[in-house]
Amino acid sequence: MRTVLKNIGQLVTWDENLGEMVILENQDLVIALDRIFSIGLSADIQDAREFDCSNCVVTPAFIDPHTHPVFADMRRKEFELRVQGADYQAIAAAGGGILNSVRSLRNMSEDELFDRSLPRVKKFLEYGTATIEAKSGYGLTTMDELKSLRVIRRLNESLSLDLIPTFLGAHEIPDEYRNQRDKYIRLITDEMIPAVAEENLAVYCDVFTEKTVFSRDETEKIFDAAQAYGLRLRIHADEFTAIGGTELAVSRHADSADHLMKVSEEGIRALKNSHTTAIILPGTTFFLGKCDYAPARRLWDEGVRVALATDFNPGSSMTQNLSLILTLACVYMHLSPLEALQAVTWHSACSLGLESDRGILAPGKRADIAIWNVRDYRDLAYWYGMNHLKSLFKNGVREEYA
Ligand SMILES: N=CN[C@@H](CCC(=O)O)C(=O)O
Ligand SMILES: [Zn+2]
Repeated sequence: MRTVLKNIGQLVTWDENLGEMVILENQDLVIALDRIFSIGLSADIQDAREFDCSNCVVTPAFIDPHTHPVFADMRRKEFELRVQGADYQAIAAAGGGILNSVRSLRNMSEDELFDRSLPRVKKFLEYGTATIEAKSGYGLTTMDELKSLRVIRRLNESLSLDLIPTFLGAHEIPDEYRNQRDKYIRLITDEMIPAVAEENLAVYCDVFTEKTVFSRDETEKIFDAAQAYGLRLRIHADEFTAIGGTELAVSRHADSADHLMKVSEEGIRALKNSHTTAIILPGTTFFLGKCDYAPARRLWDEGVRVALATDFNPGSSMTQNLSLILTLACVYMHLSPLEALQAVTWHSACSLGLESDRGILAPGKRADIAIWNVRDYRDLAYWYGMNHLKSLFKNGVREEYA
């Protein structure tokens, strides 16, 4: 049986043929199985399930291209310290931060980690997101990284949400290798990556390339191994210091360079006309109480493909709400509401190699569709801090809990 989304007030999507975002009014969208069948003014279809969308905005379901959803415990204490003035990197240098999450995850069984992560990732669906990229990176031993990636696989199998898995063994140097960095890098290249590939547990390999974490040269070594084992590349680049992570991403044909709060002129130049999407995380800048938002407006104007993500994680961005990220991108980075929507649909699909399948509302595309309880698409950013989701269709099926 087909489903018809009737009388859509505003349908907002990237139009591949026109090469621009379009806002269509008073349309019907027909779903057949897990695909969009047609968009237009449909004649009445016999035996179709109808869903009234008058006075609603309909968009492609959101795609969140940067998340860290598999962790054991919250880090509320660090949040409290930060609001009293402690610095995020100082907390990390004192053994907190990522290493705090590493300690708690190592003490948790795979089953318990799965049980903790499940309600967290369900929340993405409740906020209109149907696909997320999901990183490991709080294990930092072969066993604990595999455990995290197996949890991501089980979450993917248990929910309609699609999780695209990323191996992030290079998220931090664990305590036991603090004085033997080379040894840890060899563990990643010679043991972790082959094991991840053997079980086919990840699509991507990511590295936190930062002055206090992994250098450019170390990142290159990890990328060499990742590519040899068929993993595609993403990178945490130029978040706190510009050490050339963005340029490296482009030269290695990475699908994304993420953060970019401190991206250099060379980095911006490299991104232009490149394959690499700039993934901007304004929620992180906001939540860390910083003011140096990444230059998303400039990047966009220079012709760089800009996507937006929550960076959901227990330390630097504790939210699954991409609508809030739209607001931050508009207010602090001066993207227009329409550009911001393009960034969490079409551009994020491109950053994950999913552009032929989703991120757009057009016949033949996957029926991942968000229906919002607002009359104007701008309200998704303007009427902020809210969850305006009315319904989510994932693979053509209406989610029960949305
Ligand atoms: N910057 C590095 N990694 C995460 C933070 C992880 C954490 O604090 O737990 C990020 O993307 O913000
Ligand atoms: Zn991250």
